[in-house]
Amino acid sequence: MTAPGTRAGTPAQDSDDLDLEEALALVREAKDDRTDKALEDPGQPAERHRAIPWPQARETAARAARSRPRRTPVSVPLGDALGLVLATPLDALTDLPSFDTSAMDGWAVAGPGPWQVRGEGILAGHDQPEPLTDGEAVGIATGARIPADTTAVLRSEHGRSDAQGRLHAAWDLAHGQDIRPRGQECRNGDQLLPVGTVVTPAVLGLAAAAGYDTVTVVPRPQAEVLVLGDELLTEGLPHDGLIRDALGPMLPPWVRALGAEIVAVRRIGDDAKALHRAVTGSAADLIITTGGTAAGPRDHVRPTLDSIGAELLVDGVEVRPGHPMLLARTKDDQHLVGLPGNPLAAVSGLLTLAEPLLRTLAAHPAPEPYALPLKEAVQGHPYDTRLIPVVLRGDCAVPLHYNGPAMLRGIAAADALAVVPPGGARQGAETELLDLPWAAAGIGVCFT
Ligand SMILES: Nc1nc2c(c(=O)[nH]1)N[C@H]1C(S)=C(S)[C@@H](COP(=O)(O)OP(=O)(O)OC[C@H]3O[C@@H](n4cnc5c(N)ncnc54)[C@H](O)[C@@H]3O)O[C@H]1N2
Ligand code: MOO
Repeated sequence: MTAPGTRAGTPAQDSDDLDLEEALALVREAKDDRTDKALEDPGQPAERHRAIPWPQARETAARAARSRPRRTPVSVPLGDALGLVLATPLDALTDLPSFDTSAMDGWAVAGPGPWQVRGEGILAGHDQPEPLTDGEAVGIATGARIPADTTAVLRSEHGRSDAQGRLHAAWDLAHGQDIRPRGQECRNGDQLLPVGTVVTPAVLGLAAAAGYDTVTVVPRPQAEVLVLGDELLTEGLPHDGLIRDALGPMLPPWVRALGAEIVAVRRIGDDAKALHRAVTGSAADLIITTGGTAAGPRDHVRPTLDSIGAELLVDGVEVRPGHPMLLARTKDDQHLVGLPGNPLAAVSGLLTLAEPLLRTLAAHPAPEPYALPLKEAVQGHPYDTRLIPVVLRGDCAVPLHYNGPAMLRGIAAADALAVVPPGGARQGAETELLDLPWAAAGIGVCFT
């Protein structure tokens, strides 16, 4: 799965490989942090002090979604329900099967053979056939209704006709053989699936079989993406200090894969007033901003949240990349996740804050945590968690290069992100993994 040139698991060799630069940056930052912490430097950005550990940030995001007013369940056509969660139990609206059914192509027979075969056979979808009399057989298709007084179905490959046209069985038939009796799978009113079940393709099939045209589900959360930055181009090559917007194309499908509907993607530039208007005018459950989270002259996200009286729930996270990420409650029923502008830092923010929030809003169960041994050691940050793109090979996670905050080359080839705890992880260490939504399910499955 590794793209050519990504060099999973090979040691850094080229001068253009920035892992070394990254590592040095981590050491430098760690030293600075230690100094700052020891001296309680009043000049240190306050954000560092407010940053919370990565696991706590994820829990805070999930809790934030739980504490908002309950979202009213909605009834949606089956075709729109994939990936949503049942808000009422799926109770059978009919017996299944709803009539005694032939499980095989062959003959419905009554009593012991040989049998006299009735002229016209019975096909699936036909009305109730005439009852059989003892010693009589009738041709029958798989799925067709069983005539009254049938004792068994004889498969076509097990019957033969004699010179008089009578039907014989190759061996004894058990009573009821190859008949699916009405209600074998469920009776009308039986609970088939409980509240909280995720609607999969199989659930859609079951719901249809059980008589449903619509299902009652937790509504899909609505998200709006605001892309900040005057330096961003939407087409062509970078030029004159301008760069291509990588997040505008990346975030909407990723957010959809996390179970939300994207109601708008707006390009705001570095315009504080436009950001204010966009945030106050949005009715989405979740606003996601990109860029502008740091403390630069054009970083408008925190000042804007301040000006509208939003409550900052997460104000920096002890994670690399992505530490300036934030989560705010903008209204009773609305949150805002501020993703850093560096593209891999934005992915980190998406998975740290937006994923648990959207998952909880959608009532999706938390994925079972899982871990694999690392194929190679990963240098850690002394205090912060690191998220490192990896490919999964056999029973190992192979760390990828090009994992700097501004780079997407590693994540674009990755199957998962490894959660490297503060201090790092040695070769072979069992390391928690965050799956990427398309790695397991396939791109067509998750982006419907
Ligand atoms: N003095 C400090 N400066 C910075 C700190 C810090 O602690 N002190 N943190 C750095 C870290 S870490 C990050 S991450 C970034 C976060 O920056 P912002 O969220 O304010 O984002 P911007 O400044 O707008 O952009 C950062 C970087 O990313 C590029 N960018 C932005 N949007 C996009 C996009 N849609 N597609 C592609 N690239 C994008 C932007 O051009 C910048 O290069 O702050 C550091 N600074
Ligand atoms: O290190 Mo920043 O949070 O990721 O670019």
